[in-house]
Amino acid sequence: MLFHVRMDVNIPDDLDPDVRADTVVREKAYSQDLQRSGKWPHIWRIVGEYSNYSIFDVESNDELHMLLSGLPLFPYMDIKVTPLATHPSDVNA
Ligand SMILES: O=C(O)C[C@H]1C=CC(=O)O1
Repeated sequence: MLFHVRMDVNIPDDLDPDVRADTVVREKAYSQDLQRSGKWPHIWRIVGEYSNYSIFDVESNDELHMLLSGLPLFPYMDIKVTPLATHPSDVNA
């Protein structure tokens, strides 16, 4: 199942700088592990924003929720999920 996910990151200004740095490092490792596994095949930065557009390829809504809620930055994110279906005009489908 494919999902389009928008993540907007809003880290509080008063978060301890060491906690912030550690969380961002852990976020990168978590994200890259999922990318290598094939569960998170695409990620793009949204120009001018601390946000990304991503594609997830998972087995279920529950799996996606588990993966997203495990993001180290999850407490500081607004996340919008859009389920994707095959377009009838897609020449690659
Ligand atoms: O920077 C972001 O967009 C937030 C998050 C998603 C992957 C990652 O490494 O950080």
